Amino acid sequence: MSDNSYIDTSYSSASIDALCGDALRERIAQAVNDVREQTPLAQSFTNFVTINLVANAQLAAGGTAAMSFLPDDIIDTAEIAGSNYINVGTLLPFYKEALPQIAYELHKNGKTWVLDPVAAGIGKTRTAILESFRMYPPTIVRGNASEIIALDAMWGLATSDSVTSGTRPAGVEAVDEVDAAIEAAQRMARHLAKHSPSGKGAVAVSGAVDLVTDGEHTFRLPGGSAMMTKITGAGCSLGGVTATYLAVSEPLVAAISASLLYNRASEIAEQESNGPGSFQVALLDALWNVTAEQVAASEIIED
Ligand SMILES: Nc1ncnc2c1ncn2[C@@H]1O[C@H](COP(=O)(O)OP(=O)(O)O)[C@@H](O)[C@H]1O
Ligand SMILES: Cc1ncsc1CCOP(=O)(O)O
Ligand SMILES: [Mg+2]
Repeated sequence: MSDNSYIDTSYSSASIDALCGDALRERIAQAVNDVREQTPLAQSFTNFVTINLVANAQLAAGGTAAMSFLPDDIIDTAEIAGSNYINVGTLLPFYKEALPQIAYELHKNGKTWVLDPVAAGIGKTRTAILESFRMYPPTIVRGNASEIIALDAMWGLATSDSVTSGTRPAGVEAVDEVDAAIEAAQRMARHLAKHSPSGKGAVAVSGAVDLVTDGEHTFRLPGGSAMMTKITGAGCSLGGVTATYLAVSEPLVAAISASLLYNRASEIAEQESNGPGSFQVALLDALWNVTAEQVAASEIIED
């Protein structure tokens, strides 16, 4: 870790264009501290496998959680939530109508939300739901490389000579490297920004070295722990915590801050655990204990 003397907790209103080096690190530290001080609510419509880890991770990061699957309940809760999270990991038949309606209402009401396009490319129902988000898109998409490549193709964002091809539909695990998804992620971030009420969006691609982009700036975030692939819900809970950060900061800063928090916390968890069970418990403890200075001092490589 480098020295932390750059940390200035006063709010910086600098735009991302003016952000580099220490200015970005200040915003990251600010986001980590703001979540802990403001305990923002990020509401989730998420899968049944990992719902408990998502809520616990949001609490451990300093936010609060509320899970719901009913459109009118979600639209009402969005009025008191700082941001929202939709994860399409496990689908039920009614989701095909409910999720497009929720995305439309969030868009109409100017609400921010994070999408985790789990298993994008698998199944007609999931494809129909994800395609419906093209016109009313999230503020941030967070997924593994294969999911970002599949969603980019589904939304038809590439020109004919710039198509990114994935290896095959990937289930919930990635079968592509993060680097294979760079152009898809950049295109997608520009699409999100174009449709976002604030004109800002971001895409986070997770893997051994995470990548975050707003379509103009692209950052690689190394580190973390390979043990993250040995528990279910590392990606889903990162999506939930990204929504928690989105409640207090702009999309690019939120996506970078959440990914860095996860990388630092998972490194600590690996040291303190003895296998997947204790790793998951240690990860929650580390999300709680890692300092804003540790997160902000992380290695950040701008492309
Ligand atoms: N090989 C790895 N080394 C370090 N961290 C990893 C590795 N694979 C995944 N991660 C981390 O695990 C978390 C979830 O990412 P990932 O496994 O790509 O998502 P998903 O579970 O959605 O496929 C992220 O914080 C990511 O940085
Ligand atoms: C195993 C599984 N099946 C449907 S959703 C899901 C959880 C995926 O979690 P993550 O993408 O965070 O590993
Ligand atoms: Mg996932």
